[in-house]
Amino acid sequence: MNTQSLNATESSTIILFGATGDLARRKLFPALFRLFKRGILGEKFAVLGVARKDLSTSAFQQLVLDSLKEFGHLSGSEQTEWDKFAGHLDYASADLTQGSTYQNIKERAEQMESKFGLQGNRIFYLSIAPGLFGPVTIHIKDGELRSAKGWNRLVIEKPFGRDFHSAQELNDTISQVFREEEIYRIDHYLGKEMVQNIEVIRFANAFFEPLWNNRYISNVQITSSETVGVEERAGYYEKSGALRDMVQNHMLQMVMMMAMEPPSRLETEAIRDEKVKVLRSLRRYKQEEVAAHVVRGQYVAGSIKGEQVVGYREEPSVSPASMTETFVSAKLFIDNFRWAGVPFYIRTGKRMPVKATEILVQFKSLPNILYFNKHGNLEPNLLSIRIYPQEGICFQLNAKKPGTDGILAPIAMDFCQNCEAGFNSPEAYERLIQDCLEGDSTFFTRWDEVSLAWKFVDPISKAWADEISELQPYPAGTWGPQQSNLMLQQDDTKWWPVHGTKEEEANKVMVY
Ligand SMILES: NC(=O)C1=CN([C@@H]2O[C@H](COP(=O)(O)OP(=O)(O)OC[C@H]3O[C@@H](n4cnc5c(N)ncnc54)[C@H](OP(=O)(O)O)[C@@H]3O)[C@@H](O)[C@H]2O)C=CC1
Ligand SMILES: O=C1O[C@H](COP(=O)(O)O)[C@@H](O)[C@H](O)[C@H]1O
Repeated sequence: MNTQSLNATESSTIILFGATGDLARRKLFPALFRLFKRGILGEKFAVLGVARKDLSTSAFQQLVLDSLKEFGHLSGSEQTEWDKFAGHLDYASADLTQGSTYQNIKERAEQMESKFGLQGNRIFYLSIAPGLFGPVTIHIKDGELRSAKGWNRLVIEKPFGRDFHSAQELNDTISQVFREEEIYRIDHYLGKEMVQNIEVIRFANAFFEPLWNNRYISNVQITSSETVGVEERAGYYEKSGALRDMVQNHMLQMVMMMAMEPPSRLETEAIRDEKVKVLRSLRRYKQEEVAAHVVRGQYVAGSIKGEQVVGYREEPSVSPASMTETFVSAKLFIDNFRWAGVPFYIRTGKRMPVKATEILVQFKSLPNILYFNKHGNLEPNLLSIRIYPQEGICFQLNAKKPGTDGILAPIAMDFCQNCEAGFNSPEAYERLIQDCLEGDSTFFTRWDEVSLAWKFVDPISKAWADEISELQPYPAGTWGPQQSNLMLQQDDTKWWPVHGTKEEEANKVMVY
């Protein structure tokens, strides 16, 4: 949350399109219930679920209750809270491709507004297939669902297009109905506690900001790894792949947060302006440059935590000749004054050894003159920003190994904020829905961010479609193809181990 926009939550009606879907059940209902328990939703709100399934209000309430139980957000002692929350839920069955259905949605929303004495503020949350984003928005206009009495906000899920042109088309469509400041494009990574903390770590600490540039930083490494495979999402993933699914949005958002200049004020547009400038300076690769800077991989059979798993091409609904990448690593350059010459390495993939998201900053080493470790080197200082599963920061320094003469050992200053029992930071969706209720769009993506991100990604996907660079296999349970490691070795560095992995253990032994 932007600290200068602590607006109170106003009463509102959330019209949730796609209310019987996976995202609604796994993330959105738990987030809404937690906001209710925390008093953020207050007493004056209504949630109108919309989907095709023919459900009564009570059957819909049961669906929400089941999802809270299934995803572990309801304990026995919360029955009273649930009963109160359930009273605010209603459901309208509708085929959203049919314009005639919107009159019913409108009437149901009005009924709830009158029942709860709401002011007519409306959030239209599109948790539906991306192909429906545009048509449904136009129906919202034609069906006069926009409130004339209060504010209107459109929350739109990812993916926002599949390339620059389709994203622009979608944006042109939704802009016929909602102004840019009414549009909340979700990138759930921006709702993560430690992603939001990057700004604070950087701009509220005197010992980081002066060093945060190409004079002192050697490189930045951003990893987002998953152990899961494609699961039941092959239909979507086959058309998307890791580049569109993770790089165009989440990975580039983390790059922006790490690289942006300090905003003039902690205000939404000032922050977004600085993020956009990073994308403007992000070097775009020509097709022939892609192979040298971007590695694409696809998992083959292997083992995850001792369990054998099949390769991507053997997964249900995946083509046996699929060329979809399940792993991407890349070397990015931000050609501006602060970052010239500093590589930002990113990597993301499915079926990797651990589920983790972490950003590591490797500082330049001091002259190797006075002090060495037992291998004759001076270890670089490292700063890790741990986003998942631990939330915290860790700083690696060199210190004298106790009891030895002049031998150095790295020591770690480790702060973990979610290691304390009972600490429970809000989940990304909870935080983002709260921000939307409060009218704070700082941690949502503005159109120019989305469009520039596609402009970076499009030549890469084009090069891959033209098979200019190879798709490299990697066994499930590994850190991706060898080419990913070679890319860093050529630059005299390596992927530093992610926290909690066996590589980290091994690294410690080696260092000492
Ligand atoms: N699931 C996830 O983890 C994530 C999803 N997203 C995005 O969120 C959105 C929703 O995803 P997800 O929940 O997984 O998708 P699902 O396929 O599980 O759900 C789609 C929802 O849309 C409804 N729907 C489909 N067609 C119509 C129609 N013609 N009229 C009315 N309702 C319709 C379905 O209801 P019914 O079947 O009853 O018609 C269902 O409620 C997508 O844009 C996805 O990319 C983003 C990040 C993660
Ligand atoms: O947006 C997406 O993100 C998830 C990973 O999110 P995380 O919060 O669990 O790190 C990824 O699994 C999915 O493919 C992608 O669509």
